[in-house]
Amino acid sequence: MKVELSGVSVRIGSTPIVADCDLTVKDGERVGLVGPNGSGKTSLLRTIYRALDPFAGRVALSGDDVTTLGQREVARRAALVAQDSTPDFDFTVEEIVAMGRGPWLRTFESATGRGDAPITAALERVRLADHRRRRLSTLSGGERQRALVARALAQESPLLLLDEPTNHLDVYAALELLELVRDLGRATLCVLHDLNLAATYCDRIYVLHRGRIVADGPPAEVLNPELVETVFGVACTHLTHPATGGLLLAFSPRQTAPVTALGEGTKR
Ligand SMILES: Nc1ncnc2c1ncn2[C@@H]1O[C@H](COP(=O)(O)OP(=O)(O)OP(=O)(O)O)[C@@H](O)[C@H]1O
Repeated sequence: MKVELSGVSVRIGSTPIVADCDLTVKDGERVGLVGPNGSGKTSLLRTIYRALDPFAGRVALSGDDVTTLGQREVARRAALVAQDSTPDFDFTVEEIVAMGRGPWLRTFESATGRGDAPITAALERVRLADHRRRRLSTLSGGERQRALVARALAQESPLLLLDEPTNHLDVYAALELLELVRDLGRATLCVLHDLNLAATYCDRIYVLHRGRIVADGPPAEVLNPELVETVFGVACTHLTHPATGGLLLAFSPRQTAPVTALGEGTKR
């Protein structure tokens, strides 16, 4: 098991954010985490890489309680592509990807000086080898996101955490990125807003609603019209994709907005 959350609750100050969540990602599994804005997806993800300590429950990374692991060891076991994770400084692609080697280096050791095989391999994997000396600011949104995935790959961790990796990407770049992630074959936990992308690219999906996991299983089962309506407040119809034969969700508006956050009142 690459990650196992048991009874995890998160509070920020005295505000409950997520409650009593159980979640696992096994070897080679691509798991989606979906839920409305503010339902607690990012907060739950943050407990896995120790950016946030649970108020209750346990997070195990490759079998060990994360609270017993130092930050470097956590980074050897889990790599993150965060939401809006473009750095403020305008590094080159190669420099960005080299940062992924940090958890494996001794103090003051240079990632590129030690031999850059993992960096080159990561760049080739995301097809950015020809762009390694380009500044991040000169890349397209899709290329930039692939560079950040390359940084996570250079980290050589068995678990990949992705927080809305297709944000700001056009449909081609979004599909390209998720296909790349699928081809990696690595244990992956991915927060996604697009339910059709989640249905296409995930083996299993967890649905977070008002801070609680309300469903878990194969996409077609979990994303049933009743659940989608309850959680997301839209009417949903299941269709069959005419080209792929896969599940296609069609949405239409509903009258009342759903409740999203744990402890929230009746309005979004
Ligand atoms: N540092 C913080 N201080 C106060 N409240 C916070 C903090 N971080 C998150 N929250 C609150 O916790 C709730 C869950 O936020 P979180 O970002 O985990 O949700 P999310 O499902 O990832 O949302 P989105 O889909 O919009 O990214 C929200 O109501 C948010 O305002």
